[in-house]
Amino acid sequence: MSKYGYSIDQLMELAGLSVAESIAKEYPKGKILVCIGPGNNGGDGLVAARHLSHFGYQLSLYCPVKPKKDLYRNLLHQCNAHCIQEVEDLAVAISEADLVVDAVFGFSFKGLARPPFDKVLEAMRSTDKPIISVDIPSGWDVENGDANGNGICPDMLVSLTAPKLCAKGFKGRHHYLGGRFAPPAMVKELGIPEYPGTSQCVRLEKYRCP
Ligand SMILES: NC(=O)C1=CN([C@@H]2O[C@H](COP(=O)(O)OP(=O)(O)OC[C@H]3O[C@@H](n4cnc5c(N)ncnc54)[C@H](OP(=O)(O)O)[C@@H]3O)[C@@H](O)[C@H]2O)[C@@H](O)CC1
Ligand SMILES: [K+]
Repeated sequence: MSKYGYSIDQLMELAGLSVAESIAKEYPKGKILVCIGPGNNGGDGLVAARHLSHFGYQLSLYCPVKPKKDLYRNLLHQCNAHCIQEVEDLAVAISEADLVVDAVFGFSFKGLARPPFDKVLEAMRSTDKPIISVDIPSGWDVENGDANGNGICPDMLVSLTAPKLCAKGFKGRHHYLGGRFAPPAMVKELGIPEYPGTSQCVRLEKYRCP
């Protein structure tokens, strides 16, 4: 997207907002735990947490690794200012949550999850709480999907900009598209569906991939 002059902060804000709006369309108000990874997928999760708190959900964050980048630090600072609690015990936090947001890894994930994220994926795999994955179910390869069988199986997937090839393997109940920032040339090239009215997200009834 940088060729269109967008900054990562701009894209992340819209991406995270679209994740929050997608969740609000499908799940009633309750407790949401957001698991945050070390890259921009984690940044999307921090933005989504802040918007979800504005929407009236009760948020908590699990951030096992905290990058030193200004973007990440500022987003975490904003979540703290919104009284979003950080939790240390993942198992307890999952047991107390109604929903778990997977903002651990996105399209740059490769291979098998290294510690400490191996345990995070394991915990998300073994819960029966609904999981909402941001852009890519964590542990999946962007093109080959859950090739290793170590990825998670979300109830909702919010693809950003356009669904990635791996979305073909998504078996959950709700598939949304968010990140409403593609200019017309890109919309045409990728066959991005129309968003309704002022919405930041659109429900996909069947798989669409450029
Ligand atoms: N249009 C766009 O571009 C937009 C993109 N957006 C979002 O950005 C996401 C992509 O973000 P991203 O590129 O920062 O990568 P992401 O997947 O979050 O993780 C990278 C981190 O994971 C690590 N890591 C990798 N493999 C690992 C392993 N096996 N085990 C452990 N760690 C591993 C890797 O560490 P490294 O291997 O480099 O040391 C690095 O720290 C994208 O999916 C979408 O959500 C939106 O914000 C806005 C618009
Ligand atoms: K994810």
